[in-house]
Amino acid sequence: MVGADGSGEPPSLRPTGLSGVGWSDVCDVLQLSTGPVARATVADLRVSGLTADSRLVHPGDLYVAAPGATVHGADFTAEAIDRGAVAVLTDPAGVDRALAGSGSAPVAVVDRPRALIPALADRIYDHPSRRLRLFGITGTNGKTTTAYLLQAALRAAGLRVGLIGTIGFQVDDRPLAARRTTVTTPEAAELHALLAVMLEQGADAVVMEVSSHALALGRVDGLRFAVAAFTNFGSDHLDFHGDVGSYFAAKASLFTAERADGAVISIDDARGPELVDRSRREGLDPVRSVSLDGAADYTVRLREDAAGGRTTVTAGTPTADVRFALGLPGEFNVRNALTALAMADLVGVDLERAAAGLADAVVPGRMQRVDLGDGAPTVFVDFAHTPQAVSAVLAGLGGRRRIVVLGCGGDRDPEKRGPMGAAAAEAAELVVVTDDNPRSEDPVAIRAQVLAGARAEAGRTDHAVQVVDGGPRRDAIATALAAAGPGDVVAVLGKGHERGQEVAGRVLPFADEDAIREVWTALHPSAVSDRTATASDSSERVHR
Ligand SMILES: CC(=O)N[C@H]1[C@@H](OP(=O)(O)OP(=O)(O)OC[C@H]2O[C@@H](n3ccc(=O)[nH]c3=O)[C@H](O)[C@@H]2O)O[C@H](CO)[C@@H](O)[C@@H]1O[C@H](C)C(=O)N[C@@H](C)C(=O)N[C@H](CCC(=O)O)C(=O)O
Ligand SMILES: Nc1ncnc2c1ncn2[C@@H]1O[C@H](COP(=O)(O)OP(=O)(O)OP(=O)(O)O)[C@@H](O)[C@H]1O
Ligand SMILES: N[C@H](CCC[C@H](N)C(=O)O)C(=O)O
Repeated sequence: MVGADGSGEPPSLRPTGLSGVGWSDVCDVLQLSTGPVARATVADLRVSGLTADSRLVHPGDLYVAAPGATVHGADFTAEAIDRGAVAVLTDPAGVDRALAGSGSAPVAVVDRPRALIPALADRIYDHPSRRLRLFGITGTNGKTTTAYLLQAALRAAGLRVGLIGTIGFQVDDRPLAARRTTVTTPEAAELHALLAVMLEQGADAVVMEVSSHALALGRVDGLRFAVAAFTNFGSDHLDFHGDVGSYFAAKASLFTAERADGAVISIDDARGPELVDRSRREGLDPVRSVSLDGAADYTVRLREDAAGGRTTVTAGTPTADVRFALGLPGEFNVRNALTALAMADLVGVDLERAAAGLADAVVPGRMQRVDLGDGAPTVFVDFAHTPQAVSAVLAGLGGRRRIVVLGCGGDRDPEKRGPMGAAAAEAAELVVVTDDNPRSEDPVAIRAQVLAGARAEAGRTDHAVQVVDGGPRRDAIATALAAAGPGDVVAVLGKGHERGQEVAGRVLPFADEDAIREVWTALHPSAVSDRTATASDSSERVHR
């Protein structure tokens, strides 16, 4: 199938084995008698899917023409019909425009069409969420990592596991082809279709990242999670939520007895204990706590660090101690692993088997080592894009000298820019400020905000810090690598797994890992040719 953008990938994933529902079923969910349906030739009408995005319509769909923050979906009715939509659902404000574009398709009108999408999708796709064990993970940082760890644990315990999150969709290790947006948690219509696809592919469980946007915009409404988990809370997304209280309230809304059968909450975060209390008041039971160093249901009794960032952990659980190995470096990843282990434990899988699965879990673009060979500095790519994440990554990184390359995304929370610069300066000896995804903003102006935070902190630290404006990303990486000697650590932060850089509405190809290798080759051509003679393909080891 050719995607809406002309690419070879499907615009969104759909189950293949379902026959859809009749119009009377749709009206049932809408609680319409078939009443306000315009031009109704509906007797034989079957609806096989739905979407609120005209660009994602499949033939046989109900197109939900709903208002958004910038435009009204009714403006795209004709496009939806051209792609094969067989019916339209809109609100009173959209009805004239929907009728103008709908041809002979029926148009139903309700006050809040978007709010009905979860119930419609559940019916049209034959209630997929009821037949899957759902695990939802929220928090400012750590959702993707914890999701990968939990997936690995559940698979080791014998389950077939779907994964939905920032990096993409997969069942077990197999990626499901779908044109991706930047969205972490898909819209409700696409999400239910995806669950139905995963069910068709044999999944027993689905591990899902649940963003605060998803909670605020109702993308996970109608789903019931076997376990909901909270990793931490930090500075992000205030551009969308407005203030810290609303941002936290969005995350906390996952922790109710209606949405989840149980919860796992990290109490190392200042907001954790508050969320534990709040969840209990909401009637959630059980609520289990995780902490690296406090009294908690899941904690670390013994931690043994080995070379290369590997760790062996003896974890205390409510029933017995469990020992596991972890390949992901960083103390925060021990916490992520403990959270994943607690989530698996809550549904009663074999804990020893689940724990064994954590050992080889890798997450693309998170604490990912880029091996440049003997004598080179230790180089990491990581997705840290909040002040807390920058601090967490740099804490305990070691090295003779720490060099950080980082910037901040445009059209995203400007409040975090200075603090991210400061977090880098607090822990590093050289901070090279650069561009992330400038999007519609002026990259020089974003860099100035990051630089101001870094320079202010550099004036306060008790160690010497050099802060430089590294310019565009490739140049900044070159500055960092040219300055790095053997024994130094270079952390390139913010873009992790991303393979493009969004500048002024265009996504240009850019991957940190590739740029690092190319720049290193240019700086040290002889070292690299020596290395290719002895190592077959280092990138294979990095990606696994
Ligand atoms: C703030 C936010 O989440 N906005 C989402 C919202 O946009 P909107 O309300 O502005 O919609 P709009 O552009 O006015 O369009 C109105 C309606 O017309 C439809 N439309 C619009 C254009 C068109 O050609 N055809 C069409 O049908 C839209 O699908 C929509 O239903 O509805 C759109 C359609 O569903 C989403 O694409 C859009 O997410 C955009 C892609 C986005 O960037 N979201 C990010 C910020 C996001 O959700 N991030 C979170 C957090 C990640 C993290 O934790 O770091 C995530 O879960 O990824
Ligand atoms: N538990 C944690 N505490 C603090 N920082 C963390 C934690 N886990 C991961 N990080 C840092 O945050 C970065 C992003 O991690 P991850 O992708 O797992 O989070 P996320 O919540 O999925 O982020 P996003 O929502 O933006 O996709 C990591 O690269 C790491 O730097
Ligand atoms: N899901 C996050 C990712 C940010 C990654 C960073 N590279 C940036 O572009 O700011 C967001 O959309 O805010």
